[in-house]
Amino acid sequence: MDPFRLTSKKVLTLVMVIDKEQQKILLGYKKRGFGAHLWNGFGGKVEPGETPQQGALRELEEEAGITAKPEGFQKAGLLLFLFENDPVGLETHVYKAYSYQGQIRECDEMRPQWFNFADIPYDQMWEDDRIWLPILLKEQAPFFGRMYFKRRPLEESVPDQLTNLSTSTSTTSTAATTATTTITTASATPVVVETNSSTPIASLSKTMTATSFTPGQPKSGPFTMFEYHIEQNLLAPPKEIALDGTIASFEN
Ligand SMILES: Nc1ncnc2c1[nH]c(=O)n2[C@H]1C[C@H](O)[C@@H](COP(=O)(O)OP(=O)(O)OP(=O)(O)O)O1
Repeated sequence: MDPFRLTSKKVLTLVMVIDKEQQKILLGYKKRGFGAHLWNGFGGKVEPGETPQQGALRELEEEAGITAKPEGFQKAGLLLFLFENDPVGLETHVYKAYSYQGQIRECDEMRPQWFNFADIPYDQMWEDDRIWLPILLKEQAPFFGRMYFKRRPLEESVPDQLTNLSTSTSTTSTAATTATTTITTASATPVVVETNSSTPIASLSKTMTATSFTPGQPKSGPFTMFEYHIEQNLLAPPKEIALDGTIASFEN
């Protein structure tokens, strides 16, 4: 049976606060709970009766003390996190906030800090962030991603170097004229995904398989990402993910 088969999903949000002028991003150090000890954007579970956007704005206020201004608040993409032998996927709505009001402050869950784009601590973030965050920072059109996580063995031996990494890339674009992809996973260097297309819809699909891990890899709790799929340059942000892992609908 498919260990990544979903029967339900939880809806979550993630807000990346960006200072375009200074080329900085506000991240929060998560002090407790899921993803503890990693830097991440601000977000959490969408509550009953809330839209994802309302949930995102609420979580940003709770976790960073600030209110995103509507004119600078945009949906950047949609991500599905799948975990081996767990039938519940995490449908995560990702937003960009380019302006805000209020005073940034720490809370019991998150410690906010600004980072230069060049100094983003990818090695202390969820592993998937290095796939999609560069796309978001380049202000490219909306993206969609599926990230597959396996439970990390408790007593895993950690080799000095990445020894067994295989990568395969396939371009599934219907209309892309050119597409270039660089995948760098053996160091803390962010994965760079570039699609150079003259047409509005391009979909770049990649599969990565890692069978050993380096000390430099992120400390994303007991999980490690072993495969992902990303589509970018979408015409509109995806709104909902079907249980088969595909985009069910787009925002208007
Ligand atoms: N893999 C990955 N990459 C990037 N970001 C995330 C993940 N997995 C995730 O869950 N996340 C993000 C999505 C959310 O913003 C948070 C998790 O939210 P969580 O802390 O569980 O939700 P809250 O509602 O704040 O939790 P409680 O306060 O109820 O414990 O991480």
